[in-house]
Amino acid sequence: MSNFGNQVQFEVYQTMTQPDPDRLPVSYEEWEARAREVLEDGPFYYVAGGAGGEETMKDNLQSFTRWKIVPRMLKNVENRDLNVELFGKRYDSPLLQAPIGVQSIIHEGGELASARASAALNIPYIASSASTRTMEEVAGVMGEAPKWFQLYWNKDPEVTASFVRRAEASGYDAIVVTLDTPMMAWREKDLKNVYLPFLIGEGVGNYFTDPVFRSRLGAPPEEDPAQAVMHWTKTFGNPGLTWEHLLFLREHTDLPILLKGILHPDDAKKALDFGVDGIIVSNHGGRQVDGAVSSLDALPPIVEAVGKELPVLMDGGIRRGADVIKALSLGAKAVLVGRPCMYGLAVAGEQGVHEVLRNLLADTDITLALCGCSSIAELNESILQASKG
Ligand SMILES: Cc1cc2nc3c(=O)[nH]c(=O)nc-3n(C[C@H](O)[C@H](O)[C@H](O)COP(=O)(O)O)c2cc1C
Ligand SMILES: CCCCCCC(=O)C(=O)O
Repeated sequence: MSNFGNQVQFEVYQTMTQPDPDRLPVSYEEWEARAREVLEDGPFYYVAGGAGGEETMKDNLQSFTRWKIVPRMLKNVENRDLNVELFGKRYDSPLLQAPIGVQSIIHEGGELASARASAALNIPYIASSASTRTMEEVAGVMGEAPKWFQLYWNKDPEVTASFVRRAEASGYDAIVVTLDTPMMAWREKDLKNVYLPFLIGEGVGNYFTDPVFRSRLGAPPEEDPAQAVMHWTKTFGNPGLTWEHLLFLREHTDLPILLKGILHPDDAKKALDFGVDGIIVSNHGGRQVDGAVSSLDALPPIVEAVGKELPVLMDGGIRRGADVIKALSLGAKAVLVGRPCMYGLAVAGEQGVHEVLRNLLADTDITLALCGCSSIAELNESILQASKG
């Protein structure tokens, strides 16, 4: 990985020698603007939008500006390595693709395109329960590359257990249980656009192929899709979940279990008590509780509460290398990237996701070096200063 950042920089500069109107964007803002051009209102705002007045979604970005980096000099940063260890396994970098459902509404390549882009860079892909393509299809295009499975806990425990069995059988390395979405939040943009992809049969691939889910239907989804969608809407989310339900999951898998959506340090401590293996500090990209604390602001107290015992990851607002460096310096072991990958997917399919992730890796590598560090392990709060402004 040494000097990876500068090699990518050079490649990008080289494309400028031939004027090309189709040249891929570089900045997050430009990717988003190009995605806006290619997507209809419904899908674009489904991705770009948040809950309520989108206060939390905006604050996820703003909170990064409240920390300033204070770089160190003369530290010999010629040879660098971005690798991190999670659950006894080495990963090439501290980046993962966040679980994102219904990618078929963004690009025909959908989840398979995103998974292939991840695999090419050896960046773990977290396959969403709410994917249009099945977890088996996703695993099938990823080979030995790292992959995690994100679980939406179904009201039917046998469906939940079946998803976990399938994830294990397909070679996923960890189970990420998302806790913050037992129901869809009040998302004003989707309500205005009257847009809910699941009702038109997107994002239900894992369910419609699941033997237990199918056994609950009067007729197979291929014969009566409306009835299958109706059953899905009734069973998808489980607002009745409690901490004790995690014991059921533990009985069904030996894979590392991470809880996604933790924002309170007391919940982080409970996660520890209930024997989970890791947590992901997240507010779902500002898509669930509007007014919730930003992910970056939630991170330090959670690291303080459980960081010595449990790996704490985070997502929400990671857009540039400096964001990655700030989150890791505040104690995150790794970060998940959400919307930037989806804008890459919208603009240029697999190539777009690859470009977004490769550039973010390069930016992270360069920023790490310019801060005076050669490895992720060297990052800590000593290179940060809380903004006075
Ligand atoms: C279109 C879209 C779909 C999402 N689907 C899921 C999902 O299926 N499961 C999940 O745990 N999180 C889902 N998320 C949340 C992301 O995993 C992640 O928490 C969030 O996007 C991170 O914020 P960022 O977009 O600012 O990077 C989704 C986010 C978006 C934008
Ligand atoms: C009924 C809620 C489905 C949400 C699945 C996708 C998702 O997590 C999102 O944020 O959108």
